[in-house]
Amino acid sequence: MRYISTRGQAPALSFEEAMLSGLARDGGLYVPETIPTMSPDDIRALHGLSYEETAFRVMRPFVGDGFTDETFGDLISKAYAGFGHNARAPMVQLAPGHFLLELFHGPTLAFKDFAMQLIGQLFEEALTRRGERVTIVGATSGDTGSAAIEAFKGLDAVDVFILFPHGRVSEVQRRQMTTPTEANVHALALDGHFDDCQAKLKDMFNDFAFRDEVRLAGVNSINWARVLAQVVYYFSAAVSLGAPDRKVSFTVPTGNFGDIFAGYIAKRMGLPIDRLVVATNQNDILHRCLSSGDYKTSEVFPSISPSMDIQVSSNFERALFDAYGRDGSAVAQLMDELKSGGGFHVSQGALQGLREHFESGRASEDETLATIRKAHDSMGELLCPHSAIGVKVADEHRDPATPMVTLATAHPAKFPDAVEQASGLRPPLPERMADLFDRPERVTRVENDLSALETLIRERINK
Ligand SMILES: Cc1ncc(COP(=O)(O)O)c(C=O)c1O
Ligand SMILES: N[C@@H](CCOP(=O)(O)O)C(=O)O
Repeated sequence: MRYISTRGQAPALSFEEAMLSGLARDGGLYVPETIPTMSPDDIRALHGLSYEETAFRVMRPFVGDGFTDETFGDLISKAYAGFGHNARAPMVQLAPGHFLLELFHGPTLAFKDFAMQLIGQLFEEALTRRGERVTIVGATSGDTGSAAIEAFKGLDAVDVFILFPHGRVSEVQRRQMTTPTEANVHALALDGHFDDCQAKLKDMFNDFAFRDEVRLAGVNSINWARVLAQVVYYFSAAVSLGAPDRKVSFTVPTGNFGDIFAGYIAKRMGLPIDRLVVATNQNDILHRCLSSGDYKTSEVFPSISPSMDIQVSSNFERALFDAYGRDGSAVAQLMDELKSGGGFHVSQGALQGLREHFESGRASEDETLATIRKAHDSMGELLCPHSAIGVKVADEHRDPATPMVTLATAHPAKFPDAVEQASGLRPPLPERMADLFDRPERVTRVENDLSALETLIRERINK
């Protein structure tokens, strides 16, 4: 299995090389050259398997021979051993035909743990075997950063630097990033918003001298391995609802488009997915684009669902690549227009291609709060604000003939203020992190300046 860049100019890489590189050297994102498929019988055979066994069968064809079957299976087992629920991704029924897929039972209480716990294991195995070390830099609106720090803290072959927008993450998210004591993790609070953090990260990847000097690696969903690990729970959920003999739809709270793109890959692999619904908050560039064809960035408005306060949605590039017939030069041109003019227009043919797979909707702040309140009062379910956006949009897109699964992307206790405002209840943190607010914090304030950031990273890794 080879991986090619969405901009068509970077060399094709193996799974392991693509995982360790993050962003392609032409600025694009790696995608598989071909998508392996699973037949209805292959999917039927997933019935009754554990999450780990399902993960092995779904991901194995993408991984190539860098990892043996035995090693890959062991790493999957280790990755999910620390989850707080035996099913790993359990489902609860919200209403007839509407299910909530709980993706928040991992160590940092958000769906990011599904991929991050696994790639922590994959990185460690690959780097030890190669005798290499890397510098991971990540950009976060709160959850990727905490999951990355949890997965990579204390590893010998890795330094991890996480850029988060100062004052724009929840207190639980911030403390999850700033309280670990391991010397190889560095929480950096940047003056700006998430898109600024992500732009600086991409600038570092495009500064080849710096990239090669520090051996830069990325664990945002620009890294294909992140997307791959997230494909698995679409299979586990759909199979438990009757796939391949029954179609299933999914609604996904969306920001950087990584999670829903994983659903699209599951569909391309043969999982009978009817609708994939993008649910956004008031930062609704994706909903506007799927409605009108215009991808136009605007101001990022802070919301009660801060993890989705995103305007430049990285993985949308992967969807555009397919919608433009895998024409890397067309994608490169759109991305140039985005950089120079703040937006682009999707051609009619490509928009039609996108709409064949994706529908969309948005929830305002008031609608999000009302949904949290309603889910609590009528169903006894406490939702985080991101998941509430999914539930609200799913309700508008449901078709009674097809089960709808809404992805619950974070635990309500990560966003207690919004949940309390809506429901009157302040959700407690799980016992294992009950002392989070007593631990000392360690964080560095940084300017939104590439050269200052690169200097800081160089100094820290050379200490
Ligand atoms: C809790 C939560 N929900 C939803 C999202 C959006 O996911 P994606 O960026 O993959 O679209 C994020 C951030 O990525 C998140 O942290
Ligand atoms: N919501 C994310 C933003 C980064 O997304 P990623 O999936 O590309 O890592 C976060 O919580 O950091």
